[in-house]
Formats: sequence, C-alpha cells, structure tokens
Amino acid sequence: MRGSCVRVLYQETSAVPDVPDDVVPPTASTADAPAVVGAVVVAIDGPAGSGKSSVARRVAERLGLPHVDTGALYRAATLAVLRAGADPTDEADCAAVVADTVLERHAGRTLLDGEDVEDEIRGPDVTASVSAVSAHAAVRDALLAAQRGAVAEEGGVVEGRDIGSVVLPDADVKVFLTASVRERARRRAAQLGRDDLEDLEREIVARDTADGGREVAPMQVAEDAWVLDSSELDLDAVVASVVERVVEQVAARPRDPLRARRALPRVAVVGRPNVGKSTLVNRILGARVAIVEEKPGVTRDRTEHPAEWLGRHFLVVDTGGWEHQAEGMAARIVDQAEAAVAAADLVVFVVDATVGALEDDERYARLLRRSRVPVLLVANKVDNDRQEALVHELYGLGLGAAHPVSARHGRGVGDLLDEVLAALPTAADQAPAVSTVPRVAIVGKPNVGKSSLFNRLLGEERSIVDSVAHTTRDAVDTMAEIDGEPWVFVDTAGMRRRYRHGEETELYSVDRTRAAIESADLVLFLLDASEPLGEQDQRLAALLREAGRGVVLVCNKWDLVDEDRRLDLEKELDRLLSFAAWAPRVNISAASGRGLRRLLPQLRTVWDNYRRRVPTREVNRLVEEAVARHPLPRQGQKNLKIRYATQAEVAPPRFLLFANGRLPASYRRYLERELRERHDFTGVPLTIEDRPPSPRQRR
Ligand SMILES: Nc1ncnc2c1ncn2[C@@H]1O[C@H](COP(=O)(O)OP(=O)(O)OP(=O)(O)O)[C@@H](O)[C@H]1O
Ligand SMILES: Nc1ccn([C@H]2C[C@H](O)[C@@H](COP(=O)(O)O)O2)c(=O)n1
Repeated sequence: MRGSCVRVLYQETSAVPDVPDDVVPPTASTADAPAVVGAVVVAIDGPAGSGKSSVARRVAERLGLPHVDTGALYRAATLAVLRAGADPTDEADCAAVVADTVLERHAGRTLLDGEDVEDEIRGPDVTASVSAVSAHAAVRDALLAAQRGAVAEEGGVVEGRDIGSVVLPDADVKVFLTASVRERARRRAAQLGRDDLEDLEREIVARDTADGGREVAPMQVAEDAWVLDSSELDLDAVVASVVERVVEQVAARPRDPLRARRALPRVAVVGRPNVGKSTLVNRILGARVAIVEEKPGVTRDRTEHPAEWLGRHFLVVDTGGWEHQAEGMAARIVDQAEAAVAAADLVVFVVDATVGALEDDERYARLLRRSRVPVLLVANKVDNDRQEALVHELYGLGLGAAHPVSARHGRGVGDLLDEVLAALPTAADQAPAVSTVPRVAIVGKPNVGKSSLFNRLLGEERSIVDSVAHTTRDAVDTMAEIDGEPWVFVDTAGMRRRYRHGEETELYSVDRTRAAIESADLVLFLLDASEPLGEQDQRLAALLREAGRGVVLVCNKWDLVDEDRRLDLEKELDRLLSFAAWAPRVNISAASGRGLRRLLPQLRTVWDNYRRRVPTREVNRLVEEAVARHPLPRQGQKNLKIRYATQAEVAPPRFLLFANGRLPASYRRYLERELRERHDFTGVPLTIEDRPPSPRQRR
C-alpha cells in the first residue's frame, strides 16, 4: 500500500568522507575548512556539465558551509520511478511513486528508502529520464520543503536549476554558472572516459532544452544572479572567484553600527519655539533625551536620535525653534533647522493647537510646501476630545489634515508614528549609504581650544560660539568647503567636570561626545600640551579606542611648552595613546595659527588611508609571505592554517582571516604590522578578525 506523504530528508554536512572525487580532489579536509560567519546561502544554478557540483562542493568546503546537491534528489526520485516501472512522463504516476518514497541525503550520499544509491543515480538510465520526472509540478512540490529546510539553520551552497529563481529567491549570492556546449561536452568526456564528443553535445543540448523549456520552475538566470561563463576558466579559478564574491557579500553586511545608522531614514521635527517639539521627540524616543525647558529655543541645535516603532528603525532629528527674522544665535539655529529639513526623508511640522496657526507657522508652511520633503502636520497640545476641533483651524496651512497629539500625555502619538512609518521610504527605496564627504569630530576637554581650531580651519567664524551658557551642549554639524574640498565638521559638546553642572548634564555631554565620534570618520583629538594630561583626556581616549575612527592627534598650546614639559608630555602620550601608536601628531597653537598648515594635509592623508582597500589577491599574498617567514603556531594536535584572507570593509578597514582555528592575538598583531609596513594606514585603526570553524564543523 502506498504511503500518503513523501519523506525527503536533507541532512547534508560539509564533510564528504566517502564521496568519490570526480576529477579534481577537494581543496581541504573538513577539519581545515574555514567558516563563513552566519547562515550564508549561495545559490549555484546552471546547465548540465557547467561545473555546478564540482564548484559548489569546493566552495562549500572552502567556506565551511553545507553543500546541498538538489539534482541528487531529482535523480533519486527518478530512480524510484524507474524501479517502480512507472512512466517518467506521467505526472500522477511519478507523484505517487515519490509520495511513497523516503529520499535522504547524508554526508554526500543519496539514500532511497535507506539504500545508498549515490552511484546508481549518476548512471545513464537515470540521466536519460531525470529531466522528464523533474518537469512535473507535483514532483517539484514534494521536494521543495526539503531543499529549503536544508539551508534553514546554517545556510549552504545549493546547486540546481531553479535555486536562485524559485527555491531560494532570497539567497545571499546567486551564481549562474555556464560554459559553451563544446566545452561542457569535453569536460563530460574526460569525466566519463568517453570520446564521442558529438553524442555528448547532443545529450547536453537535449537536457538544456528540457530543463530550460519546462513550464514549472524552468532553469533560468535569476534576475539578480551573477552569470559566470567558465568556458575559459579552470576549476580553481571559478572556485576562487565564487569564494571571493561570497566573502565580499558577507563582509558587506553592515557591521559598523554607524554605517547602519547612516542608512536609516531621518524624520526632522520642526516648528516655532515652544510648540512642544522636544516633548514630542522625547515621547517618540520613550526617554528624556532632548533638553526640555520652558524657554523658547532651548534645544538650540540639531540632534539626532535613533528611534524604533513597530520594529522599524529611523532617526529623529530634533531642531531648535524656527524664528522669523532671527538674528545672531537664533539665526544660526534657524539655519540648522533648515539644514535638517533639507536632509530629512520626512518632516514632522509641529504647531501649537491651543494658539492656532500664527503668522510664523504660515510662513514655515509655505517653505515646507515648496520643499520636496513630505510633511506631516501635527497639532500638539490636544489633551482631550474637546480640543480635537482645534485641528480644523490648521487646514489653512495647506499641509493636509493635522494629526492631533498631546506630546506631554502621549495622546495620539502612536497613531502619528503609524503615519510616520507609512510615509518613510523603505530600506529598498534607500540608496546605500556611502560616505563621500569626510566627517570630522573635533574632540578635547573643555577649554582645550576646539572652537579656535575649528574657526582657524574654516578661516572664518562659522562655529556657534555665542556667549550663551551651554551653547555647545548639543552637537552641530557644519558643512564647509576648504580649498575646494567639502568637509563636514561634527562640533562636539565638551566634557565638563563630573559634578559641575550636575550628573545629568554630564551624562548628556559624554553621550553626545561619543555620538559625535561615532558619527564621524575622522577625529581631531585635541590635547592641551602645556598641562599634564588628565582624567578627561583619558576618558576621551577610551571613547576613541572604542569607536575605531581615523585619528589625528593635535597638541595645542605648543607655544607654552618648554623643554621639561616636552619630555613629560612624550611619556604621558605614550601611556595615554599606547593603543594608537599609528596616529600622526601635529603640534599647533590654535591661538596664533602656528603649525596649522600641516593639519589639513595630515587629515587628508588619514581620510585616504581610512578608505584604503587592499585587493584580495594582495592580502592573500601578504599573509602567505608573512606565514612563510613566521609559521603559525600549533594548536593542540593541529597545525594552524589561514586558508583565505580578505579586506572585508573599508572606513574603517577590517580584514578577515579564514582559519582552521583561533589565531593568537600576538599573531594577528604581527599581521597588522606587516600590513602597515606595506600599505599606508597612518592614522587608521586596523581590525584583523579570524573566522575559526563553527562548532558544527569541529565535530
Ligand atoms: N571550470 C572548469 N574547468 C575544467 N573542468 C571543469 C570545470 N568545471 C567543472 N569541470 C569538470 O567538468 C565535469 C562536470 O562538472 P560537474 O559534474 O560539476 O557539472 P554539473 O554542472 O554539476 O553537471 P550536472 O548538472 O550534469 O550534474 C567534472 O569532471 C568537473 O571536474
Ligand atoms: N534544482 C534542480 C536540480 C535538478 N533538476 C533536474 C534537472 C536536471 O537535469 C536533473 C539532474 O540534475 P544534476 O544532477 O545534473 O544537477 O535534475 C531540477 O529540475 N531542478
């Protein structure tokens, strides 16, 4: 009696202990295999004899991923059909046979109802019928779940015909491997020891036509697949380029939280002073982050805060109040608000419903209507149902219906956030965030000369250096053109002494300094050379170490340094910045301008180095040579090996070493020195990570 459901088990491992190697032996044993981080899925589709199996198996071995041969399942199903005496062209018969069969893949072998049929399924009888059996929708449906399940946990390198297009359309890397019919026939002839090239060509064309011409899930190039014609490449070259592509793809997954953050959509909250913008921002963030005081314009500058609603992430940009004909400090705040609008994906325009639309609101509404940024009009201070009617008065602003909220009590904020999500671009709409303009944070303890240096660099008074207390409590970004090149300066809040303004203010300042460093590419770390370096410098150095940005060390007040102080300073710097011996140093006097002319060229060099990419071939050569000079140590019984190395990221540079075990930190430091010796990474921290095999592989 036939069973009612098919059982297809796909339990592949990257270990292939008993598989007969066809022509080329595998490049590494499982124990040596390097592992790719995470569950990477690689789809390799292509016509018969293009090299899918050989390439997929080697790529899987190199990357420590399971190799999934989906053709083997169709072949085993075909063998079952043939053994049952069923008609390979009859869908119902084939489906019935498959439903009554247990198909399994185990460690590179194929089992049919428990019997190892790996060799039989590769024979001519199965090959002649497999295209017919695999053309049936019912057969394909029966095998689909097992193919997907095979990569669900640990990913894998999956070969077949419809992997990138149907089985795993979300695969991380899709390759369509092909070669000319003549070349495929030649390879097959060598593989099978045949010399009837023309017959082989005919067989290949027949299978291509059947597999590519069927109605259900035909063999095809997936839309986003990389077509690799191997006609003139040897197997090693094909494997190397697929591995390289996968590693690059994995490496391109954003790891730097900052990079991910820059890719987030921005929601700018704008409005007149005191309409409740900061209260609304706090409400959205669910924390007291913006500085709220009942005094117009207290959130002076532009601050950005990561926010999340219903699982979607975005940045909320809090701005100072918009004032018409503002002068001095207020005018600069207006500039910042306008810059925030220009850089926003969505503007939340807040109006105080209790006072209605004032002349200034109308003026800004006109401005916003002219900008191409979508705007949500928010009527704040609607604390109860009775006040809902107030929203209608805001129609006249020409920005559509206002959303009533009470930022103070949270009323209506959830609905507003639903609207925000609906209006925001999705990840797919967003262009990849690549920083082309360097962002520079000027960091140093209070009174070290940050503002003077900033102004000197810009050649004019551009920084907000009003005499109002706490002026630089919030971070301000300034875009500047220097010698025709654009730079963004992230002006930071100074780190005040812990209890001077109370703990809360201090915490905000530390957080914002950290945020400024993180949101920058390069940091000008300013020290007062004339005084002993202290606790505040140490805390800043710790932030720098954590953030991993490009650094130029600037020793200010150099005109006040005598010979004794100079000697002490050298020792203090050695201690403070032992982790950043790579950072260049410039001695200056921001007050007189002395030494400043050397600063910008230095900054440019570090910016170039920060984005420097060493080609993969070169990294591998360098590692190979370094290992030849200083062999890797043994780890227990094992000889450590680095199988593959690549620069996974730039800005900041990150190198990945695929090894068969954990590399000692001292060895990674040795490789870092080698890298620095051959490539200019002055001013730039280098991350060198190893990827040992997963626990599963070590089993
Ligand atoms: N780039 C290459 N250069 C030289 N020989 C190759 C290359 N790629 C594969 N081969 C050889 O060609 C033969 C066929 O390759 P393979 O069996 O991997 O192809 P396939 O696409 O999986 O075929 P099928 O779809 O029929 O299973 C093997 O002997 C393999 O070693
Ligand atoms: N995803 C797949 C895999 C294979 N098939 C069919 C078509 C092939 O001719 C046959 C054998 O595959 P091979 O072992 O030669 O790779 O199986 C398919 O339709 N879809």
